[in-house]
Amino acid sequence: MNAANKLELLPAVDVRDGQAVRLVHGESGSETSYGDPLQAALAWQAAGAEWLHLVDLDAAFGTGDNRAQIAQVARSMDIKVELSGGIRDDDSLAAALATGCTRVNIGTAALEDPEWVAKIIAEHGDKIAVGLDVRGTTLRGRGWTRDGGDLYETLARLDSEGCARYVVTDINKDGTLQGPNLELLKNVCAATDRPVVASGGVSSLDDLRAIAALVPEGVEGSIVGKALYAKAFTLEEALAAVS
Ligand SMILES: O=C(O)c1ccccc1N[C@@H]1O[C@H](COP(=O)(O)O)[C@@H](O)[C@H]1O
Repeated sequence: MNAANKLELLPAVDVRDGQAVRLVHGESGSETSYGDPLQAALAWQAAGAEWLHLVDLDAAFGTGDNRAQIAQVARSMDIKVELSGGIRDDDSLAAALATGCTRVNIGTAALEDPEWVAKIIAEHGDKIAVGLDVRGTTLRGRGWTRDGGDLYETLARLDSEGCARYVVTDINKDGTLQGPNLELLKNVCAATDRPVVASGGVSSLDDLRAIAALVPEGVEGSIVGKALYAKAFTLEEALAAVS
């Protein structure tokens, strides 16, 4: 549980082909564009965000990368940054950490290269989070296009290796504004004593309040994407709702 016993909010800036976008179910081609990523990030910071969840979607999909632009955004922030997408080897990890981000979020590599992930967890401690991106209880990697094993088996393995934190995304909910998968969050919290960051489906302030009610069970934060861009509520309202 975090010190303030308060749900942290992480507004998301996902970058594809140089633009801030939102996807539906993480499907390539489902993008809605929201303009310049730096302007989006600065807007969330100005609205009071303490965290930014910053994703290089091209790197996650294997369609190139936005590394220089992502680094510029991360370096321009005064707030904490969680950096994600395409961090799969020493080179991409070094580039990510060199941006000064607070932590990185590892997806595919945790499924395909467990030895490397165990090594970086041992080296970097809580600067490493693992993204558990699931359909049902099956993990998905490589831009969420490939199955990557069982959620709870992988969680047990990562726990034993000392993973500090998990970012749990329900792909079926992501970008849909259909509400978070509270059952999944409760089940993951029951399976691990590490903090969990929720991702996927937030549509309303009541959704955020429902996630905040899981803080005592181990939910530490929530990523908010589509709902903010679609103006379902403002970030100021969201922060007030969970304070
Ligand atoms: O955030 C998305 O919408 C998304 C969609 C499709 C693939 C990935 C997506 N997001 C982030 O990318 C990392 C995984 O990247 P990698 O597998 O390590 O290269 C995942 O944790 C999400 O944060």
